[in-house]
Amino acid sequence: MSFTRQLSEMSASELNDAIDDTNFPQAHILSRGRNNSVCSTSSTSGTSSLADRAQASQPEETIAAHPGTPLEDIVAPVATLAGNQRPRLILKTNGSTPDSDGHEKCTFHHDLELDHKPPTREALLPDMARSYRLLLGGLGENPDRQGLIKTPERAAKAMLYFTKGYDQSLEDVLNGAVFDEDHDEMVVVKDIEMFSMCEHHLVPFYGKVSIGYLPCNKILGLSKLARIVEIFSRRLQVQERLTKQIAVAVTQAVQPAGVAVVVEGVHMCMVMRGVQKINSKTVTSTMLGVFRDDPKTREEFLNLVNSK
Ligand SMILES: Nc1nc2c(ncn2[C@@H]2O[C@H](COP(=O)(O)OP(=O)(O)OP(=O)(O)O)[C@@H](O)[C@H]2O)c(=O)[nH]1
Ligand SMILES: [Zn+2]
Repeated sequence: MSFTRQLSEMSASELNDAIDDTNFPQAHILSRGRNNSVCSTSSTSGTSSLADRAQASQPEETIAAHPGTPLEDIVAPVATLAGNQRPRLILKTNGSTPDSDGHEKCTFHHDLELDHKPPTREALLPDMARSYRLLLGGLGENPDRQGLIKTPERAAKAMLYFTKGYDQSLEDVLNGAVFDEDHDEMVVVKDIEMFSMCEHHLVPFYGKVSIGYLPCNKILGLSKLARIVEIFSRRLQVQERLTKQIAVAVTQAVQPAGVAVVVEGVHMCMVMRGVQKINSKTVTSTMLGVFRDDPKTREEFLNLVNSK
């Protein structure tokens, strides 16, 4: 199945229903990483061999191991490729169609319709600025005092920037940087900075993302992993959904044997207000394919993520 065909076959409502917050499988609790983004590749010697991984990720076992878990409604391993022992993960579709206008009901929905590209949001600036002006009034401020005259427009532009991921589609961001390559060892890009907006309080959460995948004869331009993080972090989010969306997008881009994503976030809604736990960190992970089914592969990824 070609990449373009997969995009056109995806149903946003199907994906969103299957990967919603209530159905999300248990997140793994992990130890802390570090500050700067580092790209690593790893060989399998001494840890999980190619044969081990292939054995651990037979299609039947993968499906049977997690009956009813929603991510398997979305990604599934397909038959072994010629000359490659590892089943490749793809996004599943059931042929259902999107809404008649091709979009969900809300204007900028947060689902997994990865190719969704709304009409220009610049047109929303005047309405947003008017809302911020009302907000200033609501705070008891005088929106016409000198320092605040341009604030509604500035704030509207800033909010548009914080949510610019709604304007990006996976296909545009990838820009064709998917390369045929006979490489079947783990690729990890770690400590990718992330800034997002908590959808419950409209305040930031920020942190870092580590992504690993096991290629099946296709590799992704390295910067594209960081760009995928941008698409989904620059939206109103919860950290759990952000983690899943990144994993699903990487799956869609290169149909690897597995994808692993770990996100470590600091939520300002828990720091500046509310429980005010200034040192708390939230760690979420999504493990797909061989990373979910083979403890050695998962361990190899976590060792790379946690190494200096
Ligand atoms: N699971 C999850 N929860 C989040 C995220 N960001 C914020 N929240 C939580 O959303 C919840 C909203 O709870 P409410 O009780 O409705 O709101 P609240 O009164 O402001 O809650 P407090 O933050 O406890 O003061 C809080 O528990 C937040 O910590 C996230 O990314 N994931
Ligand atoms: Zn919040």
